Amino acid sequence: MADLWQSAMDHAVAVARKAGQVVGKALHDDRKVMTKSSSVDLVTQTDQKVEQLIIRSVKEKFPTHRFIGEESVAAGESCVLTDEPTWIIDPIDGTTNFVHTFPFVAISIGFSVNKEVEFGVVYSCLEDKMFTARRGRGAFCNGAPLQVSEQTDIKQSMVATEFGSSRAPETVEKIFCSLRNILCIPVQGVRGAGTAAINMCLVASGCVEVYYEIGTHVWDVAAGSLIVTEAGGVLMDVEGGDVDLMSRKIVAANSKTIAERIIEEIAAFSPPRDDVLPQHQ
Ligand SMILES: O=P([O-])([O-])O[C@@H]1[C@@H](O)[C@H](O)[C@@H](O)[C@H](O)[C@@H]1O
Ligand SMILES: [Mg+2]
Ligand SMILES: [Mg+2]
Repeated sequence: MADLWQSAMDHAVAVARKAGQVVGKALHDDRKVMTKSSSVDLVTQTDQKVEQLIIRSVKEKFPTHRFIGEESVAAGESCVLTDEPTWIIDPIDGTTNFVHTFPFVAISIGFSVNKEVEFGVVYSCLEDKMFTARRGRGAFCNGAPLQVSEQTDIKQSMVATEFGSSRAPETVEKIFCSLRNILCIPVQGVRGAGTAAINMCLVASGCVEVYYEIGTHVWDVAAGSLIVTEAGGVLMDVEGGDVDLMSRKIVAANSKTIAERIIEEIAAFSPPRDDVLPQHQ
């Protein structure tokens, strides 16, 4: 049977690497920082330039494909996932890191058909780590196979999460309530790379047992979601049950046991879904 999507994935890897070079060159140059949903939700000209580079390059090769891009959605384009082949793009995942030259910045490209992620590419460009996964064919970092941690004890686990870009008091309270509950299990550590995509790749790599966050967007997690599951991990909603990549809530873990243990401690809330409200709200 013809492998329909290999050429698309090869293109995604090539354009992610090219985008990573643009990001690396701009790291100390791009000082025009703008804001979106809040004063701490940053975007730069490099985010916008990289997204346009990726979309233009893909359109040349796959003119009928659709796109969900973070900065296109911020500019008013729709964020509705159809059955059509769709590229789900975060041109810079970790923009705040990029602005502060904190060295974890990724280009994240997920590819969905019939609302299922067929491949995911996350390029941690300052580390030169290319994380890839094809559905049913495993997950890799620079070609080396990835496998989640075998740790079953939450008290011997490392947890990743982020504070997100909302500073609304009620949201901050929920975030810290979850953090306090989880710290006091106790877990051995809590970390955040500053980018959902790299946090998910750390789960896939076995460095972190579980990552959770409320407030992510589909472009943050689409590619990483497949990298986690193809490395043997699981995805769940923060209240249990199946993950919905448009819901802005995610738990990515090495096992259902660890995921469910963390879910017990999360003070859940539901931000507006990606596919309901314009992203600037
Ligand atoms: O905006 P961006 O750097 O592409 O993506 C970031 C996410 O990767 C992160 O998980 C979240 O906590 C940040 O608020 C921000 O949304
Ligand atoms: Mg992002
Ligand atoms: Mg981004």
